Amino acid sequence: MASIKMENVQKAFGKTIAVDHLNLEINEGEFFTFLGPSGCGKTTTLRMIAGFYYPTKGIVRFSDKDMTRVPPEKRNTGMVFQNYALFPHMTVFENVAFGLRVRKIPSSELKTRVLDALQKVRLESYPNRQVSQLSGGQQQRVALARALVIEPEILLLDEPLSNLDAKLRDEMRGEILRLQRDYKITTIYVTHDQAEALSMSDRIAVFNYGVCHQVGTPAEIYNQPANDFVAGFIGESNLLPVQVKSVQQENVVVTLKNVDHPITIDVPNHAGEGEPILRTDKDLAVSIRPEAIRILDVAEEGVNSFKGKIDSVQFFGSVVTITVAVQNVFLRVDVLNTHEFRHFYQGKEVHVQLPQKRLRLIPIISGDAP
Ligand SMILES: Nc1ncnc2c1ncn2[C@@H]1O[C@H](COP(=O)(O)OP(=O)(O)OP(=O)(O)O)[C@@H](O)[C@H]1O
Repeated sequence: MASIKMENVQKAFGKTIAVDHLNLEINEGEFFTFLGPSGCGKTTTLRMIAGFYYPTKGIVRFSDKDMTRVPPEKRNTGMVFQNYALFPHMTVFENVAFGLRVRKIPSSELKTRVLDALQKVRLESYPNRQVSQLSGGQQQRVALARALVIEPEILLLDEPLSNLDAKLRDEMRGEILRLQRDYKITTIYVTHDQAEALSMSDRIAVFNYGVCHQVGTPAEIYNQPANDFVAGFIGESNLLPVQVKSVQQENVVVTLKNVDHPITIDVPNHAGEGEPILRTDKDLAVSIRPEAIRILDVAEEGVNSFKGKIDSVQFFGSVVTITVAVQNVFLRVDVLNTHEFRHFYQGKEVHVQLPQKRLRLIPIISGDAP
């Protein structure tokens, strides 16, 4: 097992800056995910860790050792690619044995290690099959066995489940987590699928346009998004552009932009809790998750309670999504499918309550794309 450190790393391809100012620390044994939309720099970062690319600037360390310009074959990392990159004309056994043959492992040890790896990915009955005769899920298991058999210090997985159907993807998520725990291996997982990232990772780094916007546990990323990009990319979020009226030690009072009659919202002040001080001269938004908003028949005493009208009710099975219009602001509210939701219908006058603790005041950076 190794830890990984990236210190002020940049990677440029000609004029394109694929990754910039990247500072990351990944702990030994951690399941760490790079999450972001297509083209945000996830794969480039993974390839700099594998050694397929060298950074233009900055340092990559494994357990404090400078690896920045060490070639891939001297790094002791195992990689699984999106398209598996198996050798189609070889058997399952030979595919898995490949890395051991390159390392000149004696044949009796090689056999034991390959069969052991095949057993770990539950393919012990197929050593002599041609990989072209396997299903997508089975091919993915061969790719995992091939990466793990060399006993790497670091396992790198680049969108490994994107070619599988939804059910198989679910199954393979569990398999990958089980293998990661069995081998106790530092793992980096690249995906653009936020559900995959939230459900599998110890920690997540969220990327956009080559910049890492936030690093945190799944709950931190979901509950305390750093800006409107993170809030919008992970799960659903109501993002309300606001102007700051007053800043107190415990709370910040803001007013909603673009409404006819003033609406004042009271949000917690997170400054001093290890979070950066908000620049109130920048564009800001209040963010709140749809499941955090309460719909009430009558107004409740206290702050952040507003009159509105139900605009639509959408039934999704376990969850019902209700859109409430407060003046010309549309709030998405998710409620569980309990008997309560039947009281909600289009056109009904209601009150919405935004619990203060579930609100966050965050910078709007979406307009800052390069
Ligand atoms: N070999 C290359 N030559 C030139 N530009 C590249 C190269 N590799 C990546 N890029 C550019 O760098 C940026 C980041 O690409 P990267 O593949 O790292 O993104 P990604 O987040 O992994 O996207 P995807 O999920 O689509 O693979 C993109 O703008 C891409 O076009």
